Amino acid sequence: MMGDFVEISNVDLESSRHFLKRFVGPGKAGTYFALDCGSGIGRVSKGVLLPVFEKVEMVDMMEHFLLHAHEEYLGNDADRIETYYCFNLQEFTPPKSKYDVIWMQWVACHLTDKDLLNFLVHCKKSLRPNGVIIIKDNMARQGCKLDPIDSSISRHLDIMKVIISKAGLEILAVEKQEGFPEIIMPVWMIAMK
Ligand SMILES: C[S@@+](CC[C@H](N)C(=O)[O-])C[C@H]1O[C@@H](n2cnc3c(N)ncnc32)[C@H](O)[C@@H]1O
Repeated sequence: MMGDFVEISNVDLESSRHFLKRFVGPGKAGTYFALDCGSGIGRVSKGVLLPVFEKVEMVDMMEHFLLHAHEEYLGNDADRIETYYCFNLQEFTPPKSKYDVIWMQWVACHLTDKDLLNFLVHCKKSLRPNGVIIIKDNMARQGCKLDPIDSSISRHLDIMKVIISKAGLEILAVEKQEGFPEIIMPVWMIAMK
């Protein structure tokens, strides 16, 4: 089971690094500062963001995940985490004009439509010039699907696109995660500005 997760995680991180490359670099988003939303222990920070950005900040509602990231998981890379924010995204307003990239992975599914929309509005204001927001999440094959175990909600890609557009954001690219087992709900990456 754990082996399966490690394998899925590696495939996931590799695709994320590849997707991110399309939006950073000369004439695109800078490589100074990224925000990892719903960061958990920092799997995405470590595998995707810290190799690219000089500084990263993490926000998660679970203090023990952030402590574990700082004290153990990130190792020496923890020196480049400027701030660990222990907040619910519903109550977190990211600082204005600060980030080149804001990454939200497997956390949009924990927010209601209204909270997600509000958070995206704040994120837009929090971007530096040419900055992008990337959402990577499970997307239902049809409509919306509630997971009774963790109360997460998976939305069809079209529903996600409506929320993004209502938040005043423009979609730059959409890409399906390849290489996951068929049994898993489809995962999509959406870049927006
Ligand atoms: C499935 S994990 C994903 C972790 C990480 N993004 C990754 O891809 O490895 C979901 C994370 O989102 C956090 N989370 C869930 N709801 C949240 C909320 N409303 N505000 C902030 N963090 C939240 C959880 O504590 C957990 O760390």
